[in-house]
Amino acid sequence: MNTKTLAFIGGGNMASAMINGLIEDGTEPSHILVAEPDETRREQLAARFGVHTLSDNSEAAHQADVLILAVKPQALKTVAKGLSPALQQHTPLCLSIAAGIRHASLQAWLGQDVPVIRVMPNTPAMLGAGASGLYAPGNIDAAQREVAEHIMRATGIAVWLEDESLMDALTAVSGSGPAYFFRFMEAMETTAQELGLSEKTAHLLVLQTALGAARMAMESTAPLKELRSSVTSPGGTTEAALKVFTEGGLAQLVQQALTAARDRSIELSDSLGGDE
Ligand SMILES: NC(=O)C1=CN([C@@H]2O[C@H](COP(=O)(O)OP(=O)(O)OC[C@H]3O[C@@H](n4cnc5c(N)ncnc54)[C@H](OP(=O)(O)O)[C@@H]3O)[C@@H](O)[C@H]2O)C=CC1
Ligand SMILES: O=C(O)[C@@H]1CCC=N1
Repeated sequence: MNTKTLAFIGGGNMASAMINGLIEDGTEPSHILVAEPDETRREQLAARFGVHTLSDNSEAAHQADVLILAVKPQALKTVAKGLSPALQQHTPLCLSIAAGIRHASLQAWLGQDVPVIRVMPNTPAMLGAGASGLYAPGNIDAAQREVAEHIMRATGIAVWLEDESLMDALTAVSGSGPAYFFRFMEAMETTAQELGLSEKTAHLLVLQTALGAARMAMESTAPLKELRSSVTSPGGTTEAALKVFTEGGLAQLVQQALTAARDRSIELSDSLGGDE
């Protein structure tokens, strides 16, 4: 259980997912602050989670042991530079969850003496089923790493990357990944209805099948290929479907899609980074 005061800067989708996961894991809502400019959103967050909300980012920083930067990458430079004076007076550990914003940029914007760790979570964090990547440079000590890892492990699994450039790949795989599975499930659901199943039945069957397949993959030591093979009877129905995927270039399409996400992360770094 987390006992530090965590302050989120930005109370949007990913912050809400993390807050939900942290509270489910036992973090007291009184240990969570959210700085968010939109009043309606502040009211929603307070009502849903019982967390303290405020509109002043610097005030949140003053009260924080750990500050989690959860605004869009496009807003981060202004937000980070705005926080910098407050961080010179009181210096919490800062975690940035923004896609593509490099550590050197964060360090320059927040202040050279501020401890900063990059984290890439994903939305299943809300259920404690998240997958997070973390990157910290050499000036971050073991105790600070432990704090960051402890927070992220409260929302799921956490892996450290030694090479910051791999954050772009990790973002493409697990950060964005839930959306790919939702898209695939959407397509299955639509087709199931076209093939005559009711909306409700199609939805239920697709979701339960996705859950069952993911659980089998998690709980089995067999490689994915073997699990696939165990469903695929020679000359049967699965083989007929998989043949269509192969002939349609599924593997290449997945490769292109993940590479596009990785490249977009690099583009964000190049276009939104910079040290001024
Ligand atoms: N969504 C996801 O699955 C994931 C997102 N991320 C990263 O998380 C970050 C947030 O993404 P997401 O939650 O999807 O985006 P959202 O737009 O849902 O959340 C961002 C929040 O920040 C608020 N905000 C805007 N300006 C400020 C400011 N000056 N000070 C404080 N808060 C501000 C926004 O308010 P308003 O709407 O009023 O502008 C909004 O509520 C991004 O950097 C993204 O790369 C990382 C992993 C996964
Ligand atoms: O789409 C995005 O840019 C963010 C980062 C990973 C998931 N959502």
